[in-house]
Amino acid sequence: MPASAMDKDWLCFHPNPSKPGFTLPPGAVDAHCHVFGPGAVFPYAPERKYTPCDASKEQLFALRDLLGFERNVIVQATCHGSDNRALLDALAHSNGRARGVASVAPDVSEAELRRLHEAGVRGVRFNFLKRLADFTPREVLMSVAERIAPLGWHVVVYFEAQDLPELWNFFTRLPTIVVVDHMGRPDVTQPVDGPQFERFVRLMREHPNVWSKVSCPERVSVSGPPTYDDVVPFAQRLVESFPDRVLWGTDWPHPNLKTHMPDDGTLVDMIPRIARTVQLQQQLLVDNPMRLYWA
Ligand SMILES: O=C(O)/C=C(\CC(=O)C(=O)O)C(=O)O
Repeated sequence: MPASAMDKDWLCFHPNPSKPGFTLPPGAVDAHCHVFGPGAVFPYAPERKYTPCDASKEQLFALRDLLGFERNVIVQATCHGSDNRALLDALAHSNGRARGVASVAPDVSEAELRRLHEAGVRGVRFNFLKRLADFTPREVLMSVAERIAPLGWHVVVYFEAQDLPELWNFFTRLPTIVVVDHMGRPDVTQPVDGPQFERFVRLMREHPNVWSKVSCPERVSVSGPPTYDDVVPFAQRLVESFPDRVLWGTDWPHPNLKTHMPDDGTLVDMIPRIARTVQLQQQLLVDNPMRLYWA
């Protein structure tokens, strides 16, 4: 198989997303998106679990402008492993309008961390989904976290709700801000005040350094597009309980979706349903991401 032949069942991002009806506040940040390749320039990692369609920085920046965002936070995806070249290239061409969350090898040098910082990286991502990443011992991850803490960086964690009990002690020992991807992937067929989501809310309540992205209705929903109604109460609860610790992102180009590909304009139109006041929208889209990534 050629290095960058995309998976046979891969769904590519929406070719023609709609312009949202909701007008984003000035300075809004898409705080979770990716770039993929292009594979011919930035080859995918040999250890990857999937091969996506290419999704370039130019396409990401065009989407940013169409939707009305001013800035992006580009998150390293597992298909590039700890080779951050595609991410750094996107940051370098963003005119200061993008920051990054990288993946780093456990033995990353101080000089490399410094270089990443200067390029606009402000965090590292630890991925706990078995379908996406091989197991790394917790003490190895902890030592990475201890090394990035003095830079003022944070740790982004991606896991599924059923794994939180086992990860709890690790997460609560991390010495940085901890940003959880996609609300900790709740099972939205369970009640929003049921034990599973209650555990996640308790994590945030008891640990003021834990933040959450209220992102990815298209991945979490069972009721499905275009309105993803079943996800709304979960996102609403986090936004209203922790208004200064939530972030929102498109998750473009939506890797590994199997049932459908969302229209990114429709995703933006969900924002006023989950952040129901102008003040909450300002915090979610502007104040919180600016404090975390551009301070
Ligand atoms: O884009 C996301 O946030 C979610 C992903 C991909 C991912 O995290 C990765 O490849 O690193 C997923 O659930 O497959």
